[in-house]
Amino acid sequence: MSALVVDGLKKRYGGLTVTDDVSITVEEGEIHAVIGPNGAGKTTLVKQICGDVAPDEGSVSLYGRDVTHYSVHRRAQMGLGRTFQITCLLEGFTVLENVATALQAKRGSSFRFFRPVATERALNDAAFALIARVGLAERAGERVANLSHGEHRKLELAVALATEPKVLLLDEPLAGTGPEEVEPLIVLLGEARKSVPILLIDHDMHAVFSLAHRVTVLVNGRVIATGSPAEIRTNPAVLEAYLGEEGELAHTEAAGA
Ligand SMILES: Nc1ncnc2c1ncn2[C@@H]1O[C@H](COP(=O)(O)OP(=O)(O)OP(=O)(O)O)[C@@H](O)[C@H]1O
Repeated sequence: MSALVVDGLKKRYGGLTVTDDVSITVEEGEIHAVIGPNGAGKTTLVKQICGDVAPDEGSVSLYGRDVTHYSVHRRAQMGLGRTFQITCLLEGFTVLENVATALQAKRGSSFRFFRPVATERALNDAAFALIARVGLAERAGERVANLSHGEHRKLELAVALATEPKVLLLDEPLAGTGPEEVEPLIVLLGEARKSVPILLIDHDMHAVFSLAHRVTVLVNGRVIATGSPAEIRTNPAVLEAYLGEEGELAHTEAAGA
């Protein structure tokens, strides 16, 4: 059974059809990337998958369950995790506190049988394990406001993983990161997909083509191609759509997966 099925999503704003019959699946163990030129409809697609925006037509299913009419909150409870294009971390709190808060929100009820001190220790241990997993162990006590862009992205991933998602939606997880921060994040995302399937939207073609098992290309709200990175890299319609905008498309590396 597919982890996520997006079937025929259509969204119009006035006379503009922003997503037009968009269908995508995400399977267990894979990273499926969605790319497209500016204004292609990627953000609107993400919003429909998360429940921020109601589609005019089509459906969204999580592990076989139709969630099209479920709220954002209910989808999250069912295992749709996400990171945001605009960061939503608690800036005044430490790295550890941010992850512990996310864990508590998810597991609150399962910790109620512990005594308070034990609860805190169990939470902090679990939070620290996640922080170590994303490579921020040495920054656990640092306030979020003092983190670099790359560290922010790692922490966002840890917070998303703390919700124990069954599918992870990553909307521009590399946005704003410096060149030296990109490679560790690519490694991290490659590791993360072993425990949770990922739908990845990003403008970084090197990251997309080195991480994704499949790539879907959106142009003017329509899917013009879905395939392996190698197929997409040589697809004439894709190359034409990107001509002059993303010259590096033809020079991206083969998927390392
Ligand atoms: N709420 C809205 N009302 C009207 N038009 C909208 C609305 N949201 C998006 N659009 C339009 O839909 C089109 C697609 O926008 P969207 O942000 O989904 O594209 P995108 O692929 O995410 O672009 P980018 O890569 O630049 O972030 C754009 O022309 C945008 O102006």
